[in-house]
Amino acid sequence: MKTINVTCAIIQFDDKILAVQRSETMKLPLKWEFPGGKIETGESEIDCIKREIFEELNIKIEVKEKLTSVTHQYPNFKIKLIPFIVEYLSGELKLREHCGFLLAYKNELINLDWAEADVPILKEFIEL
Ligand SMILES: Nc1nc2c([nH]c(=O)n2[C@@H]2O[C@H](COP(=O)(O)OP(=O)(O)OP(=O)(O)O)[C@@H](O)[C@H]2O)c(=O)[nH]1
Repeated sequence: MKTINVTCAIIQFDDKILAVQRSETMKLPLKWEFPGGKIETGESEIDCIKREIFEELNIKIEVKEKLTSVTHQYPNFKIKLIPFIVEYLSGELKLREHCGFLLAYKNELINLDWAEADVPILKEFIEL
């Protein structure tokens, strides 16, 4: 099965982190995730995460650090999830695709119902 390359962003707003909830009509309905999306042909990982965050959330970010990528097999598809720690730069947050969001302290994030591929990323981030 083909692996889909997906970037995602752990966005820091001061000392809080943004988590977003997938809507009922998306794949993995109502799961929590870090915003992001699929890398387009010829696009760099950094360009992808900046584009996706602007498209989904209407904000500009600065990329700070890359964490360890996770390859995960879901029942119907396989993804390589490439995480970045980023900082909010500018713009008014608008949810264009997701049904909800939460700004939480690092240690509160683990209590959400995350997409499975995100769990190792979350653990790495919490231990930083
Ligand atoms: N953006 C994002 N996607 C994730 C995360 N974790 C995770 O398993 N995914 C999966 O990776 C894929 C990302 O694709 P996407 O968000 O661009 O596209 P989608 O499936 O909503 O749209 P599509 O219906 O056009 O395929 C989704 O299938 C999503 O379920 C995450 O933290 N962020």
